[in-house]
Amino acid sequence: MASAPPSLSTARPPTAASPHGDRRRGALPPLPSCGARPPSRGGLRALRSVPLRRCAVRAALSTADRSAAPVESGGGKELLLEVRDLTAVIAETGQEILKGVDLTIYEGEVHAIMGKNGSGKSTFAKVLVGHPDYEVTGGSMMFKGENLLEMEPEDRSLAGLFMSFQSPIEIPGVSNADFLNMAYNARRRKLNQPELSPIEFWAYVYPKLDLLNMKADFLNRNVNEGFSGGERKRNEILQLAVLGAELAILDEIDSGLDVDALRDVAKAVNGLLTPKNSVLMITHYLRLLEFIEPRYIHVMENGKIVKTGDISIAKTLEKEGFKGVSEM
Ligand SMILES: Nc1ncnc2c1ncn2[C@@H]1O[C@H](COP(=O)(O)OP(=O)(O)OP(=O)(O)O)[C@@H](O)[C@H]1O
Repeated sequence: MASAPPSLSTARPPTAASPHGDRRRGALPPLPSCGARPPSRGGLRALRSVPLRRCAVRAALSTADRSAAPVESGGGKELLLEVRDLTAVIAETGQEILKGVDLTIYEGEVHAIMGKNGSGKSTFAKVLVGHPDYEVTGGSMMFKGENLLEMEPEDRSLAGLFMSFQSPIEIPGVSNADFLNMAYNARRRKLNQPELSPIEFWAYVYPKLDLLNMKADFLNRNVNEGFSGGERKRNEILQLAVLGAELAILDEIDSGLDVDALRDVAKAVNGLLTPKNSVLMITHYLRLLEFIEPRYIHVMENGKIVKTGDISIAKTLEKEGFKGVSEM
């Protein structure tokens, strides 16, 4: 059962973007300091980066040739994410990984990014949610009209950006229920909604377990501790179901899932889709895209999105490999 939320003056809750848990029962976990910033490269004063590895993070139209006509989108819908000419380096080495990414996502849209190993897909996702391993060196990224570059990772999460990681981390000593309850209440506070008591939270989360075919004892286990690969992936989607993000970035949620688990996870994600929220999936396989049908598929190559189209891109890729869709 989740513990009562302690005073916020002494501790901050974990969020989907910052899943740190306090090892003390009954107390909210203090987040590691995420404040220090390295000198920015390229003199971009507005850019923020969070250099501490411990501060683990949780949070289109794209063409290589910006003169090419973008795919029509929007149709009166709100713009959710707008990324323009985004460049980013590995903070430690300065190696450039993102080399001018453009992506536009409107509310209610499902997008997928495909691309060769090492092309920069996960880096892009992690940069969006503010991962400390990377430093943005140019371009812009706006989420619901707010400048993501000026927001700490936990603020991005509270604003409605969610990322499921390829390898979700364990949080020893923090139960799933406590973690989810605290993260959810943090989001409710952000939305000016009253917090849920542990009992109210239990009633809220219980039906979501069903959605994912998860047993209730998952809530009492420590976050991801001893979970199989597939269980971790389900648990990530449970977090998403609880937190209800406006933009969910799902990095290879299909990897390591057996066919039933994939169906459960896809069903849950589809069940969460509304005309107001969006999904950005990263995947190598058509199989996932047949379950969660994207409106747009983007191909990333060498740190930028080089092609955007519909599901036929994934079909070509499956049949012909990357030579069939490569622009280089
Ligand atoms: N923290 C890091 N330290 C060193 N190299 C990194 C780091 N993050 C990314 N890279 C390198 O950046 C490149 C892009 O990595 P990324 O994980 O974004 O690729 P990807 O397209 O997601 O690949 P995959 O399909 O294999 O998951 C790779 O060459 C990777 O080794």
